[in-house]
Amino acid sequence: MTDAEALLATWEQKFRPHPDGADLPAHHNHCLGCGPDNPHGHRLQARRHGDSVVASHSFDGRHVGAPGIVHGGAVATVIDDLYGFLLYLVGTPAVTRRLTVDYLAPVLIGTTYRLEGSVTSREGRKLFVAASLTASDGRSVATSTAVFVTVGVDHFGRCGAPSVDD
Ligand SMILES: CCCCCCCC/C=C\CCCCCCCC(=O)SCCNC(=O)CCNC(=O)[C@H](O)C(C)(C)COP(=O)(O)OP(=O)(O)OC[C@H]1O[C@@H](n2cnc3c(N)ncnc32)[C@H](O)[C@@H]1OP(=O)(O)O
Repeated sequence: MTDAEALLATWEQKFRPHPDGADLPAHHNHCLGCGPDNPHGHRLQARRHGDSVVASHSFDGRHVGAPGIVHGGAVATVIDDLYGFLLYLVGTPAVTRRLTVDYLAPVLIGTTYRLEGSVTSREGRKLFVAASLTASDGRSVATSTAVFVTVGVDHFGRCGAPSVDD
């Protein structure tokens, strides 16, 4: 089996139906959002919650922007990756075409937030998704919408998928 075939086999497993409440597998070991082996990564852990995905997450000192406050790009990264877990529920690979984030309040380093994402509609290849980041007191600190476009697995082969774990 080639490296590409081995990688494809792991993804095929991940796009199988996951029971409600199940922890969802990382996209791959070095994924910036969720890979357990990426030293710069966020190690996001998401689970299925009905037709949504949810995660409990805190940012650390690697993700600081203004002192004590999480860099907005780091927040966007984690939200984008959360959407990547929704794709397991949808059952098809897709990539981010547009991502918007409304930063409603500072996201603080070392504070745990709840993330929730869901698909709001689907039109042909386009998946319209939305997410929120909520503090423990229920305040919404960020909201997001995005458009993902479904792609075939050949998209990742063309982009060098076999070397993602290098
Ligand atoms: C051997 C290996 C096998 C691997 C298997 C892998 C499975 C793993 C799957 C998942 C892992 C998840 C990991 C999650 C991580 C987080 C997510 C990311 O970081 S993704 C990376 C960042 N994003 C990109 O790199 C995209 C770069 N862009 C592109 O590649 C192209 O632009 C692409 C594929 C998105 C679309 O290109 P076109 O040429 O195929 O399609 P066009 O015609 O441009 O658009 C398609 C439709 O979307 C609409 N559209 C385009 N932009 C829109 C917008 N802003 N709003 C609304 N609609 C829009 C268009 O009007 C069109 O609609 P109409 O088909 O005509 O109805």
